[in-house]
Amino acid sequence: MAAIYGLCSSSSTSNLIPKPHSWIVSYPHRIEETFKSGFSGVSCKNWSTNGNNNNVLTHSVARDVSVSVSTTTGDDMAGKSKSKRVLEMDPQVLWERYTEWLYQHKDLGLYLDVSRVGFTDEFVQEMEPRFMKAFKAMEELEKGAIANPDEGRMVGHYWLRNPSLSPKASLKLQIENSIEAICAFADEIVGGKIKPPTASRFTQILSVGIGGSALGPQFVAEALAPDNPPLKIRFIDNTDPAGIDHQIAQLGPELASTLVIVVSKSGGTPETRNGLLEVQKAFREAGLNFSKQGVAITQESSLLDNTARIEGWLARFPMFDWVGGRTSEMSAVGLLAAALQGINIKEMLAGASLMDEATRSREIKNNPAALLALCWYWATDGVGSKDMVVLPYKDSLLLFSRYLQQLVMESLGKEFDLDGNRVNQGLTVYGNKGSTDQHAYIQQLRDGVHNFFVTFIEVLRDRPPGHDWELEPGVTCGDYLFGMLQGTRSALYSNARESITVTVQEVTPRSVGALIALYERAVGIYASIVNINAYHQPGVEAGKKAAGEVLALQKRVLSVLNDASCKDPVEPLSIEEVADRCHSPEDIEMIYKIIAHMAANDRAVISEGHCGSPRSIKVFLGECNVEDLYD
Ligand SMILES: O=P(O)(O)OC[C@H]1O[C@H](O)[C@H](O)[C@@H](O)[C@@H]1O
Repeated sequence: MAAIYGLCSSSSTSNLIPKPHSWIVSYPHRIEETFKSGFSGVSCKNWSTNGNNNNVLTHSVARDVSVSVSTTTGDDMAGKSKSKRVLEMDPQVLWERYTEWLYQHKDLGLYLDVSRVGFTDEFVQEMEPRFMKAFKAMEELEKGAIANPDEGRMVGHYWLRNPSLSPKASLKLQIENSIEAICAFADEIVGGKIKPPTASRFTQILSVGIGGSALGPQFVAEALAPDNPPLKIRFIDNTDPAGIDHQIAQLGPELASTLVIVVSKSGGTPETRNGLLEVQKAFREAGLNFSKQGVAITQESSLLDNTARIEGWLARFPMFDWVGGRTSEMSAVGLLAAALQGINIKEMLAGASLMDEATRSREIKNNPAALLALCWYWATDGVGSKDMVVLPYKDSLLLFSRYLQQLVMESLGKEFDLDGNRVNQGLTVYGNKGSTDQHAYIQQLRDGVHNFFVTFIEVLRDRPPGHDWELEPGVTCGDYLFGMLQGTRSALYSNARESITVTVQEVTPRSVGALIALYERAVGIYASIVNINAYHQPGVEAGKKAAGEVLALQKRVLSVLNDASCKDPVEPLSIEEVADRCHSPEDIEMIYKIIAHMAANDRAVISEGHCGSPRSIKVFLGECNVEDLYD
């Protein structure tokens, strides 16, 4: 059912003023400033008719807000009867709000500050039933319910750090065995007991995988690997030949001491398969025996698992059916690479487990994941109307936003809800790090289009004890970083840009484990609140299918060109002729692109015309295969 929400215009009267709340509107003049500079385009929903409270506010609001037309259903509007974007500016009231809402996890030394998100008490109350439902769904998920109904799967990443929660003893055993096997294997590799055939010990890891089979290990390596790890790690996470060549070239002679870890839950992802084939070729060319240096992490009996078994690879580790790629960091996917780099994986698991306990609380205020979900819903109207900019002020957390991008966007970006309604849900995530980004795009965040909220990640410990010094009286380098974060938070808020701040003491295996667990749970809770399946990714298949069709068409193009190129004399063809002979006139644009790509790679010869003028081209193959290999 389409609904049109409250109209706010300058001619409207005070019956459109938002309902006052206890902490709102202390300094009308400052609020007015805020509205002038920061609120154009804000949608007004369910404005209360209980007005007449603040004329200054009325006029400012009326000047800048716009009409919002929405097609959300009545149910979708639950929890949205809020006087939005009226942010408190009085420092004393803000301090009270800060202390009232500050979440602290004592054991983890983790804080969550949601005071700079403007949700109201009324909004929290309205959302309460949805959260209760979400908490219940989460309990059932942890008990082994089929929480991913489309794929008929359980969702068990929480069991990985507390195996005793597993719904079956056999699963508990599988998890425990796999952690034990990872630790034992890593010890033997690092200790030099397991050696490569032609080097004294393994010195490098080349991790081949994509998506959830790469992003967690990449984030954790960047965050936690020591300066001189026992094994250094590199990644091949694409089917870009130049990127693959670069990684292999960088390894140089150390290929002989490289442990290649191929990671793929399904065991059939094309990019990962291609990476493997390319690496195996490099091994052959270097006269090395790949199977003595190869490790597979995949589901039992997948194509990759069977290949590794048949070829007798060095080791195989399981990926479980009930762990999704984007929540697999605490499985062998993340743990093996981490252990080999000398990262304390038991601490990572302990941090995640502590956070899991905290995020089981049924009290929103006392549950950091629920607080995040609450803020996301508030900030984005529960429909992803604003982006989440993630800004860790710490270089080692650079890849956190990229990691979260998959976790959040692949989980929440869904066309349909669990009842089959088209909802086109999502929450866009981007960001790099502060203060670096202050010199790039924060100008727009402060002054430009208001389509985001920020999550700051603050790390209190600047550098290890005993290394600090004052680069000017009373001020360290880390004080500048701290000042930049606080300054940006204040500057954004003064222009009505909302932000969340997550604070940890240090970047340690424990805090990184906790951060991962915090966001995994927040995504799960949020998905429940907006009634979507967070654990499948049906949309990803469309691109894969289309890519397969392009490659099939390319084979037909090659076959047609081959026939013409085997003639004597060679018969160059126009794009139209190729399309006709492929019986695919409707694919002419793609055929042109295929030919241009082949010509750029010396696999087709343009004999006439040029690629900038597609109709002018005549093309043939440089070599003719008498036996047509392309059909
Ligand atoms: O681990 P794999 O089976 O190779 O999958 C790798 C990635 O590819 C897919 O397309 C999915 O969208 C991701 O969720 C997954 O992490």
